[in-house]
Amino acid sequence: MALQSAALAESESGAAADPAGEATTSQGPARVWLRVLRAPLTLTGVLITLVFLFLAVIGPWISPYDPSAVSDAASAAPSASHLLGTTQNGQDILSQMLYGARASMVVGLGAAVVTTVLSVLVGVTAGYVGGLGDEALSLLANVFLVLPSLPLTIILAAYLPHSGSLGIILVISVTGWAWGARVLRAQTLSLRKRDFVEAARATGEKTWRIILKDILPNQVAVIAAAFLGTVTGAILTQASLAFLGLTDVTQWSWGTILYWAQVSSALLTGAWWWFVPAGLAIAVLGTALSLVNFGIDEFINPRLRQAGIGTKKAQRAQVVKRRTKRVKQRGPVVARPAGAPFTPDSTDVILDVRDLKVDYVSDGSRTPAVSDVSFTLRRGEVLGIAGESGSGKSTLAYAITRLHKPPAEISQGEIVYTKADGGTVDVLGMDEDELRDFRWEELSIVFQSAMHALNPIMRVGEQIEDVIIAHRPRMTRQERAARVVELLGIVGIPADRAGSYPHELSGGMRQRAMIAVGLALDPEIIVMDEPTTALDVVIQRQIIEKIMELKDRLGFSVVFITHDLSLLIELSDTIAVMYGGKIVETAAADDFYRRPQHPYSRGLLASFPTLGGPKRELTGIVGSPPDLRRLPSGCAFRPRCPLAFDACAAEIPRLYQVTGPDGGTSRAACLLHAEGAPKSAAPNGPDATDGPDTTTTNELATGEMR
Ligand SMILES: Nc1ncnc2c1ncn2[C@@H]1O[C@H](COP(=O)(O)OP(=O)(O)OP(=O)(O)O)[C@@H](O)[C@H]1O
Repeated sequence: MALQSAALAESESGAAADPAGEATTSQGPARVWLRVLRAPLTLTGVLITLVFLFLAVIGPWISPYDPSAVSDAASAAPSASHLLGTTQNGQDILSQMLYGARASMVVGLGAAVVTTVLSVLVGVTAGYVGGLGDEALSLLANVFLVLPSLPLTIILAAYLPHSGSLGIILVISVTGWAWGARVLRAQTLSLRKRDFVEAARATGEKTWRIILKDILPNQVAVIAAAFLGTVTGAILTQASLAFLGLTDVTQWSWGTILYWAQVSSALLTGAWWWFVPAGLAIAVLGTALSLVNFGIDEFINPRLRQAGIGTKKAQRAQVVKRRTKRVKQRGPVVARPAGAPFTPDSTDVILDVRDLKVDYVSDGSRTPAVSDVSFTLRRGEVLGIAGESGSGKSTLAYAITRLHKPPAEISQGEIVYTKADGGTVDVLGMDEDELRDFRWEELSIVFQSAMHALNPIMRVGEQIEDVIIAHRPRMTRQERAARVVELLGIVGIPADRAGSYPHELSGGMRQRAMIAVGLALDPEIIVMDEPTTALDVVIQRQIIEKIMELKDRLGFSVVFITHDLSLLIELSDTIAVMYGGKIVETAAADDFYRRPQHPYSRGLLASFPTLGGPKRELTGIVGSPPDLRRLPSGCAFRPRCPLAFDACAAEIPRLYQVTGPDGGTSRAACLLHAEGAPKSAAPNGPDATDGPDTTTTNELATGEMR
């Protein structure tokens, strides 16, 4: 299932995963920190770290005693006069802890700063400059990596016993920078090939600006993780060296406290108060820094934050409100024979979507990406979904396949799938196992980015077989191999290509291979979200023709999304037009083309060249799609609509049924079709065969309104 999960992950993101997640650099630093701190665990980590930092700063001033001063109260357990007890010589352990906090923090932070600076300088420079510079710096890092760091640390520390904190910082930094440098080099190598870095280079930006603005912000999570990890590591290393007597044991640190406890046999004499506080301080500070680290990581990489939600919680988050699960047997339905042409009067509904609402929920606000969407898909039908970018088409596709991920949330609606035997299934009520069977067996998905979803190190045939193994475990190896050959043949890939790796195939072949994966289990529905956008028009047409030929042969239904309206009209039986998250018009493709009933549909059609007939001017639609978070009152299309009138600001139009002169019916969400609409502005069409007329006439000539 490597392929499937890769395909899903890819489709979710719509892009290859970032090496370091997506740095959310567009937000102000104050907001960034507020969001980081909002996570309770991160906040706990930050608070604990701040307490330790505060104690490190003020420790020597609030220390009740001189930490080295001896007294008569030898080996005293914690009491009111010595809150953490005393050592064998009567020294106050609380005072030693407070002085030690400063020394340990100085070593931790100092080593982290020096190590991180060295790692960033070497790693980013090597990765970005490449060539000889990279080779020299990589060699240097590799030499330091193969040096055994523990003995080296011990030897260096032994030679610098009285150099104090600075010596320890140098020892830790010299032995620890190479790992970070290697990771950052690899990240930089990957980032420098990314389009946004190439674009910055093409615009002539200076190298140092590209590194500071484009490379480093995308590595913040890695750098932060390395920094905080080094703080903890340095405090532990310092404690270990001190414990072994390899540092100046007269300088108070948590490590020297442990050293003196050990040489005085505190463990044997039961003087637990001598070593427990220092050990606890190191453990608690390490945990706190790790919590901060996780918080930064999750914030910097929003995908990680979503992935961090447990499966059950994620499921709850994805479908927050659904009706009672409904699985009822409708009585036997005579399955539509494969290859039988779809007829517009068909009532054999396979997918029934009712009042679907999908919101993106973030920072307490909701973006209603899909609102009150209802449609039916019939067996063998091709439903084309049209609309400008941002109108909610992909969100709808993800929601009906239940592939949407937080922050997307289905807050209302019902999706009912009717099986070939007539039984109906509530798609929103399915659990993970049911979904797993539903997807690919009943409904498969081909997304825009699917052609990048093939695993580069697996042969294409193996990847198709993977899906079969997961869903048909009883199939023998020979049966699977035969099925792979059959599938490749169906999509027009020669059988001997089963042994090819994805990079050995053209883009069109890779996309066909993904379609073969989609067909592997004979699904009843295929959802295609811009499946050929990345391909040139010739290959695009070949693939689309293949899909349509297969549809006619195998009898599946298709939900097809593309920006290419001409293609959509040509291929679809029915068109649904989305605007501002709603369906604003549905009609048979031919009716839609000849008599668009919504002013938006007319605008869309006027933006495309006609399929035939005389040349005409492409007018397009003025203005931009609405911000879904701040939709205008009434009809969302009103600000751009040349036919808007007063009532459009007050009422959100429902879908009105409109019957054309030849009896064809459309449904349009426009008040011009409501009773009492002004006759001065009518969205009529010419009912001509030469494509839509974009002019406005003064009569509602297109059909009667109901
Ligand atoms: N992860 C997200 N978080 C918040 N809002 C999102 C997210 N993904 C999409 N949106 C918003 O949801 C709306 C619908 O987006 P969607 O991708 O479904 O539109 P679309 O019609 O498929 O666009 P396109 O044709 O460009 O793919 C847009 O306003 C978009 O900004």
